[in-house]
Amino acid sequence: MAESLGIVVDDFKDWPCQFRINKYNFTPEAVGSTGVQIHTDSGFLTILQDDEKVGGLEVLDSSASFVPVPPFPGTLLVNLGDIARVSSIITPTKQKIDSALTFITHELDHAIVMHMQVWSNGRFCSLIHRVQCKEATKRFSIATFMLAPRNRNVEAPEELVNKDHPRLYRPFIYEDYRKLRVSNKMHTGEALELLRLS
Ligand SMILES: O=C(O)CCC(=O)C(=O)O
Ligand SMILES: [Fe+2]
Repeated sequence: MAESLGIVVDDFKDWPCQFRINKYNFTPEAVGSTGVQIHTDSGFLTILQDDEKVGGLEVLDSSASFVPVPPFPGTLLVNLGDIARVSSIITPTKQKIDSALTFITHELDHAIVMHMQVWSNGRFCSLIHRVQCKEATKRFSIATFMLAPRNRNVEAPEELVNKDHPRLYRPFIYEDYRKLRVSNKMHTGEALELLRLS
């Protein structure tokens, strides 16, 4: 993604990843309710190995409707979180986005890239999603979250800031951003507005 935006210096070596296995014990009473509340992932990028048999993941499309992502064995899902929005503050051309997505799909065999919001407003954007309980059974998903730089500010690289594309967000420490999301109960990226430069 960085290469497709013309960035060659950032090696992402100090960007930690977090690995998590989600286990849902869906009871008969839970059917129809929400298993994971509506949220965006707070980090940069998530690679998800979703349950191959039990559905439930839903993503918000550009018309604000939730669209189910049915089980798709042998497939990894990749979605962008809030940090992707901050780091790539330029308005990339469709071609640039295309090449970023092609890059990801080439790197990951059998990857689906969930990117409705990228297309909808012309810049990288985090994806709003949730997990609904569809049936009384166990459901597993395995997620790797690429978060944000450790011990330094999250900020758009200089290459992406210029007269036509002024810096949109004040530099911040990722952990502070996480706390801001939690303390304000802002789970879908709204907390970024609190960090927006006027
Ligand atoms: O279990 C899933 O399908 C998605 C889980 C998720 O959105 C998350 O862990 O952030
Ligand atoms: Fe998520």
